[in-house]
Amino acid sequence: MNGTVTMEGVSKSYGKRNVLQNINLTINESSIYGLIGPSGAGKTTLVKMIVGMDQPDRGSIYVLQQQVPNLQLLQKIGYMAQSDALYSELTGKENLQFFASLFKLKRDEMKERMTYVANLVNLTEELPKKVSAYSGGMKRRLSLAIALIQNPAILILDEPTVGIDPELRYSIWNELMRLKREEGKTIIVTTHVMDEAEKCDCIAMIREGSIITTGSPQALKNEFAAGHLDEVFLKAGRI
Ligand SMILES: Nc1ncnc2c1ncn2[C@@H]1O[C@H](COP(=O)(O)OP(=O)(O)OP(=O)(O)O)[C@@H](O)[C@H]1O
Repeated sequence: MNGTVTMEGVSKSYGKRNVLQNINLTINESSIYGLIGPSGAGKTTLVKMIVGMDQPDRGSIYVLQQQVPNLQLLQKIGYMAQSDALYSELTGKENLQFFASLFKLKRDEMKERMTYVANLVNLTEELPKKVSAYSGGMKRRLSLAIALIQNPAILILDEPTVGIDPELRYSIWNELMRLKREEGKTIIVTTHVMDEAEKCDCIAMIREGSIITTGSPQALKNEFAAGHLDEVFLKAGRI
């Protein structure tokens, strides 16, 4: 069992609906792994199971060689959900402080991390404001800052750049690539934006709860003789 995250034969149903079917994947350390697929494909369900928020009906999940769920893993995983889980009556700073306090950070480290994450998402000026006064994009940025607060080894981001303007999206992606390269982070991103998929080291294309193909963007384009990942998705889905 190699890899930072491994899924073996994972299936999940809600009632009669099979949401994930026999998912097998290995996500390597210090890489950006994209889960790509249309709305309803099962991406959120998949990442929630890696975080330990939901359990598979069948199969096993390992994170850092430990079987999920495991409370000790929570310190090592930063999770940004699709819908923002923020306290709207608190300020941005108070939200950051609250989430930071859930982790074992020393006082100086907490301060340092708060400055770093706020700066990263370009929210430093807005931190004294109540979250109820934030725009949708600002809430996404604060959620991303919170996912990074405890300096986790693994970062799981569910549609991180929805509602974020192109300039900030660009700088967030640059930072994700730096975190991988210089700090060895493992980053898992869900998206349906193919331009973002292009930036991943490896992607899994998911359709109706199954992985239809995996590989690096370039290898997939070669394999399917496709100019663009959209075309790969269409061709892989026909097999
Ligand atoms: N708790 C739940 N109870 C019942 N059905 C669920 C639940 N969570 C997800 N589903 C269903 O599972 C399927 C996959 O949902 P999921 O949110 O994982 O997809 P997704 O690929 O993340 O889509 P999106 O990009 O729109 O978020 C959908 O049909 C959804 O309605």
